[in-house]
Amino acid sequence: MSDLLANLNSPQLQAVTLPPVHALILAGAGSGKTRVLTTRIAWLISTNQVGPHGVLAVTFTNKAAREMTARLSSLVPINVRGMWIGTFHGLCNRLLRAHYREAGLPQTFQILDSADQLAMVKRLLKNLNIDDEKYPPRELCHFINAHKEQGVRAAQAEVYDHYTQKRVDIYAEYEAQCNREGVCDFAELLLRCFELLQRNEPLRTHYQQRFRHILVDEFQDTNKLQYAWLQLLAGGGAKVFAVGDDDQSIYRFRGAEVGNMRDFERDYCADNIIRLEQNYRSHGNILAAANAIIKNNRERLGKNLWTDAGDGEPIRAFEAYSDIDEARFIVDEIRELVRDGVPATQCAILYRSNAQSRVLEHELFTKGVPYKVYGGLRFFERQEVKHALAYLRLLGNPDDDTAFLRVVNFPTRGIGARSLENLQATAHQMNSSLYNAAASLTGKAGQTVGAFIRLVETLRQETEKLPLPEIIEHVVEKSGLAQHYRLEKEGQERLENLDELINAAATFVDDDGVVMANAGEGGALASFLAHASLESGEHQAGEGQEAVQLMSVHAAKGLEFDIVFISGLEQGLFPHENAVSEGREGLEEERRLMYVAVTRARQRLYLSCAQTRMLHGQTRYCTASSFLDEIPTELLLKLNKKAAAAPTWGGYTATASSEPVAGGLRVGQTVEHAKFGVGVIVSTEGRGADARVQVNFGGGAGMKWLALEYAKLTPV
Ligand SMILES: Nc1ncnc2c1ncn2[C@@H]1O[C@H](COP(=O)(O)OP(=O)(O)OP(=O)(O)O)[C@@H](O)[C@H]1O
Ligand SMILES: [Mg+2]
Repeated sequence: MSDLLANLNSPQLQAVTLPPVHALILAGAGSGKTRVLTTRIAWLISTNQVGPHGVLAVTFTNKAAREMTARLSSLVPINVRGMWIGTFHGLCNRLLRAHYREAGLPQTFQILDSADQLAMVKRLLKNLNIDDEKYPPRELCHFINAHKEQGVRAAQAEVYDHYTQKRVDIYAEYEAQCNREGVCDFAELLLRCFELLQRNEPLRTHYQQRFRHILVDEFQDTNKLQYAWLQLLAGGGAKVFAVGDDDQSIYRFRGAEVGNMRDFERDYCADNIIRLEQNYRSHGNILAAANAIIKNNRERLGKNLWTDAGDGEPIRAFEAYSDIDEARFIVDEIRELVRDGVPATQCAILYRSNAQSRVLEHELFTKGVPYKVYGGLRFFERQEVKHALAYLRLLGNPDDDTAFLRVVNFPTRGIGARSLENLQATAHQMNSSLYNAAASLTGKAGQTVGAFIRLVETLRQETEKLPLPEIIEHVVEKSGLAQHYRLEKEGQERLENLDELINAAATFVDDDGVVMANAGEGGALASFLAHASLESGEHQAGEGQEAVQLMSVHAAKGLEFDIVFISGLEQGLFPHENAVSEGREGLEEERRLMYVAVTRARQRLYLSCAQTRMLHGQTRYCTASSFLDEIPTELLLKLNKKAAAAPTWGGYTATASSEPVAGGLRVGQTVEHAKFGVGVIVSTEGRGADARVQVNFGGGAGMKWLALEYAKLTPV
């Protein structure tokens, strides 16, 4: 026990060993909040104040939940599997699975991810003959989710004009459709769980009595519904231990309310507010940069962070010519670090927007550096994996229209768009699922769709008694998916991913620690599918391998790495233009995000930006982020200060940093083109006959991508 409490400073010790009371730990990044929370669970259990059964802990990501569970099992000799530690979504999913009937859901209910949700909204608009330009589907998804996150159903939504009325009508249709199909979107998991507990007294009492201690990490980012959910569960006298940092509140756009911290003090009469001020994570220069950035925000509860770790290294800043050049720089640095003995897993590349990962991934892949992407296009979101999952979903629940439409004609079975439109109209009239409506189709459509239905029925019968991995293998083969990708020119990787899906199923263990692979029952499939929807990429190929970590700044919250690269520090990207257009509040949120990013680093921090960037199919010309100016220059080491003739930008001067592509040309080189005149190469792509260069010809011709083979550039 004394071991457990060793290495805690005095406010940390105080927090960990508080008697059973409500408490709020308000403290800055890296001050040990998560450590305190985990240690408190261990302390409560090892002093017999509560059993593992009586603890509910909410973390922010699945990765964090796993880390917490691992840490806990090293602290106390208990079986941590089966403990209720997870994200809000994960915990609600678990509760709904256990009580699906009471929640009005089919046993095998599926989870719609955001892409599925968007597809469903589009489909609804079409069925209802609503103009999707007037009612953009993405906005509708946002509208629906925002309402759910406030705990508001369509029937209770406030209507103040005709336009809103229409949107609320669509929301209502969407709810009805989800119920018909037996599917839940992410926000629904929470809302439905909340309503279930609210409505069902015996169930509520059961959980209220069960959970004696509720602990919440990253409390600053809870939204109104999550707050209410916690309050409901704590209603039977449980003690709530919340930890958070107002400076790291980065989910305002999803309805998170920092005000929850103030409400908490009021609602729980929490007299125990403990502040932690010593930072144990980062070296002094990194912390000084973080403090310098965040102090520009006005709306703060105010905290001071200090460290006794020493200044450490300066912060490295690099300005690249292009996104490709930036990626090359980052990957070269990482290769050198790894050569020097830094574990690849201790190197993280962070970006503001998931779209940035493509170029980075490409460079890592080309140079043979193993990497792992968290968030963004996750393993389970890849096309081929989603196709396979859709077949599996149909086995469990034929009414799942989203899954139906995904694979009814994939691989192609000669089912045309017209037939599907007919089918959708019929289903709409009959108020039934597409699967059920298929029986009433006639003619050719009836035949082709009928064959598909028979295929699904056969698959269901054939796999009924099989263990999970074999179900998947069978479905991948017999559905024609495998053959389809075998014939595809670049199908190899997709086939590998399908194999990986089977592997994932073979090693799949559910929340209660049951190895599901051999449980030949419908439950195994359903819980595997739920896992696939909630999982954020941890099962990518190469599990357990040393790999560079790639993720958005949002996904990095709560994590730490020895070496951190923050890429794309450009005006409009980070701070993001959408947020900036909202005025000061938007900018302050971006600044908190920057604060989160900077404080992930333990020893070394790299900040980089590019002069040009391809984003969403367009080349953007960028200026350096204003956040760079907020860092005192004495903390910075500018890595490309020395060069002479290259263009300057935001106080930086660039050098030619990369290897020649072809014909001895390299980034930074001045060249002449017969038509466009003299320019500077800003980035390159491809090799040999495919090599392309991007040249800045200045005011006249501007920026141009040229194929080297044809463009005939002469070095000058
Ligand atoms: N008293 C301590 N002595 C030594 N190391 C500590 C101490 N407290 C925390 N640490 C270490 O400092 C690092 C940061 O701790 P932790 O992740 O708990 O901080 P946090 O406040 O949760 O940060 P964030 O705000 O980023 O979530 C961890 O590596 C942790 O093990
Ligand atoms: Mg933390």
